[in-house]
Amino acid sequence: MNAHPALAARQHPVVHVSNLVRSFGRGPNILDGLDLTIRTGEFVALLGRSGSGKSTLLRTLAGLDEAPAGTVTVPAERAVVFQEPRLIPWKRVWANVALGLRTPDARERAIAALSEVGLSHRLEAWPLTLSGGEAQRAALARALVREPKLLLLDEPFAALDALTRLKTQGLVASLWRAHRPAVLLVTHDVDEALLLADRVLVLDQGRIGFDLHVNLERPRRHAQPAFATLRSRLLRELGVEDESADEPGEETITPVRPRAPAASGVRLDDVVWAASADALARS
Ligand SMILES: Nc1ncnc2c1ncn2[C@@H]1O[C@H](COP(=O)(O)OP(=O)(O)OP(=O)(O)O)[C@@H](O)[C@H]1O
Repeated sequence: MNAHPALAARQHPVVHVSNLVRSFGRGPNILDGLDLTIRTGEFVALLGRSGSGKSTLLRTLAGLDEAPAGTVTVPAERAVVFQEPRLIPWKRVWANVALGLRTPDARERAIAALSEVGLSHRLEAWPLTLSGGEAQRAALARALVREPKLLLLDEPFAALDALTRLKTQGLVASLWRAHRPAVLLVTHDVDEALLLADRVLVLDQGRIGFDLHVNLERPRRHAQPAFATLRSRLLRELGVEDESADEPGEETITPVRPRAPAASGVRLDDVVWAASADALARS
């Protein structure tokens, strides 16, 4: 008997990178024989020390950077959201989202995407009149409208204030649940990675040095002991002491192996909102 089509689709690799090597000029290899597979619909977070090559990898997958050596297979339908929204200031918000769409219904598609991110009331606004959070939601709409199979997020929450960051994380989680692109999220935030992703990778010395399947119950909360254990484990991988945590118990650490994403019933936006409640209660 064949596997359920949805399950089979999710097991299919949407990104396949083999032996990727990247250096700049005569400098050392930033990416040095990197291998990576991301499956359809999988939400993957990428951590690593500053300068470890996270953005270089993301830019390579986005097609914004050449890959001098190695094999990179990515879908044509991919979109990137950066830390800053990168909206064109002389085009209205809807026109920014519709930019590059070649179909006659481009405006309608842009309006629908803006509605999904809660910006129906700002369609005709100029980008410079948007708040930081609104502008980043417009950037998400611009990515979403392309119906990407791969969504590349390069620290998309980093420039937002704490509360807007939590809300925007919740939005990304619900968009992911609704559209199911594969996601690669570059972040410095271990908690964000553990709240959102089903796999957390650590980039180290040009390769994926650590690959953690996050098998925490949902909704996830910072206060969960297992959450703290995984946080400590990741911080150790990153070479950072976690002074807030007790010594982790090895029994709750997941074996590090690539695998398919969690079942489709998972409500990641609930996860993030639970986290928001945690964070607000602590603030
Ligand atoms: N265009 C470039 N020319 C020269 N060096 C570059 C270029 N782009 C990146 N680098 C270098 O490659 C290394 C990796 O940079 P990258 O931005 O990928 O790291 P990162 O892990 O994303 O860092 P951060 O977390 O600080 O954003 C750094 O040493 C950086 O200076």
